[in-house]
Amino acid sequence: MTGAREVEAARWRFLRGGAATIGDSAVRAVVLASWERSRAHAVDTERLGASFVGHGGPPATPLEAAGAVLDEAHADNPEFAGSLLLVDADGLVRVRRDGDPALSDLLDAVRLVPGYRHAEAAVGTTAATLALHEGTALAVEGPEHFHPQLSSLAAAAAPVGTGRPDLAVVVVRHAADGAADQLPWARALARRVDDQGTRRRRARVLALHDALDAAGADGAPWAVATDGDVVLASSGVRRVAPEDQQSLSDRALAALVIDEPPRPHHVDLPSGTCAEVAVHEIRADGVPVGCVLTGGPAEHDEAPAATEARRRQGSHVAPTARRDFAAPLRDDRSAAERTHAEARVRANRELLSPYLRARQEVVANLGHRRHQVLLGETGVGKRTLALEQFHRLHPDGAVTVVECARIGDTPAATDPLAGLAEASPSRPHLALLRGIQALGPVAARRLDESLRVLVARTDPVVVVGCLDTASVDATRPYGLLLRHFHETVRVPALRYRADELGDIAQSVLRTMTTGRSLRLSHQVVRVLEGYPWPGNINELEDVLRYVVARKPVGVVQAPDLPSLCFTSRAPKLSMLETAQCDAIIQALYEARGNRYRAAAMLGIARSSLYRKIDAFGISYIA
Ligand SMILES: Nc1ncnc2c1ncn2[C@@H]1O[C@H](COP(=O)(O)OP(=O)(O)OP(=O)(O)O)[C@@H](O)[C@H]1O
Repeated sequence: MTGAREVEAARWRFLRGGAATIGDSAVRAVVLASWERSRAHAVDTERLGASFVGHGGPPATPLEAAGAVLDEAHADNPEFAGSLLLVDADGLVRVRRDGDPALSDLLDAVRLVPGYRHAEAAVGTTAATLALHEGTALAVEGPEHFHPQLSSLAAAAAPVGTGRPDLAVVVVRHAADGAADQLPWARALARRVDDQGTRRRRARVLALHDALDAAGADGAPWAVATDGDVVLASSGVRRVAPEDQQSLSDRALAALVIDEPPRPHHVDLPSGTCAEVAVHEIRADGVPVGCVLTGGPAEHDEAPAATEARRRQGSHVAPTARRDFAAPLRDDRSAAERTHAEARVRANRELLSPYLRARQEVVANLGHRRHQVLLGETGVGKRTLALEQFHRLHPDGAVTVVECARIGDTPAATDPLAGLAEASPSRPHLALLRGIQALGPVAARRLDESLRVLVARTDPVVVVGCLDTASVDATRPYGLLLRHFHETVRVPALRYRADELGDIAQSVLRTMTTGRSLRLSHQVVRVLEGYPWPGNINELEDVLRYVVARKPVGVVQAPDLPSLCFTSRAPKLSMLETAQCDAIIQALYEARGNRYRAAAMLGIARSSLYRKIDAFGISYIA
């Protein structure tokens, strides 16, 4: 190979004048092709463009298998003064194991750190991106790296698996030590990672089959086993109605994320069948790999006719006879009755989810370009709600977010809406004013001017102002702006969204633990539902950050929560919650305990009904 100095000189010539300025033999053709691609991507050679993007989704090869191979390699070769890495097809560093402290400092400095992306488009030529691009093992040494800051490294990379590999093993050393002689080792490690991955995948699928067989041997009419990727159903399940099969599979998949009680419990299937199911964990080599749902049709599909009592917190008395209130939902009724039933479903839905109602209002206002103020406690998700719904309505729309607290209150401060007021945009545009309560008098007057122009025009700009409930006082400077808004929508506090709390917490957790498996136990969701969340989602994020710092993977249990979550319980039911609770009891009663029909009558999802039944402590409906 050409000496390092010649390559370095060739790279500087290339950076100034392109491929035409260097001779054929100065650099290898694959490296030159990668330099060309890096140049086309306008890779910045002054600043290293590696950015932190989190830990990404799971690649096809299980990372725990790959990590174990690299640990073993270091343990078997204690004299090896280098680092071993796994880099995925996006250039994301997934795993790193170090053998030399000086080199690991260097790798930290150039951000070859798990969670950082070293794609060719960001940092130029590297061994990993080249090996994955070419589909073969390759080394990149010193100045062959396109980016000068990577010149002190030499790396040999080999793709894991064949076809379209999504992972590469990289052996990294100091540039002075070279890396070409490490290619056979990189290849051998890649083969071992691939073998381990295949072995673990096979073991997982075998464990699912074993669980299915065991359920059959125990006499369970239905069994569904899943690891999240593969769903296996027993012959009994394949004989039930397709929508019931789907519902059982969904339930098994959901149980991977939400704890289902292991004891048998009732579920209503879409066909109206009442079933009894239980969910158990599946382990392979002592590690949880999935779950199996077993069960069958419930012995008594209909609720026992003799039991008429219903109660909520001991206060409800049953009427003397059953009535078929669900009848208007059936097709053989008149159009007027159907309309009435639909109106009732709508009213129920609105009663049961103030958040859903707020969301519908926000969408309608955005759709009709009616400027609106979102009113709610700090951190309830006003900004997120407006942004999400605007992007759903207008995927190609543009957004200007104005942080009102940051606008200076001096005549010299710039008006963030001035540009929008001057130039009329051609595509939908959302102007989101966050925290309007923080505006000073001068800033409010300037925004008032821009808003006057914006709202008078017919172009597709829609304005949303976010106002903290605690600061509602129209005599403050923001009061001047209120005349520009057509609508006010109240975004309910998190404590009134108890039924969604588990989902919100799980979604926040997912963003915090990208790629890692961390979920909340059933019991933890119950504890979270019982806390009043005065700081709303912001506070929930703080609590989950605390949890993640102490428990990065696994299942979060109640003792992992901060004591604060246990100290203050949710207040007694509000009037709204009491009305919701009554509506549920009424619907369950009318549907004779069939939760599937009750959810349809209420116009909400069954999962939502289950959560509300738990959250309100509705203990028995017959
Ligand atoms: N549905 C949701 N699921 C998960 N996280 C959410 C959801 N809605 C909001 N969040 C998160 O909660 C936090 C607060 O949300 P957001 O900034 O939208 O609230 P806000 O009411 O506008 O806050 P503020 O009153 O401070 O202006 C953000 O980190 C956001 O990502």
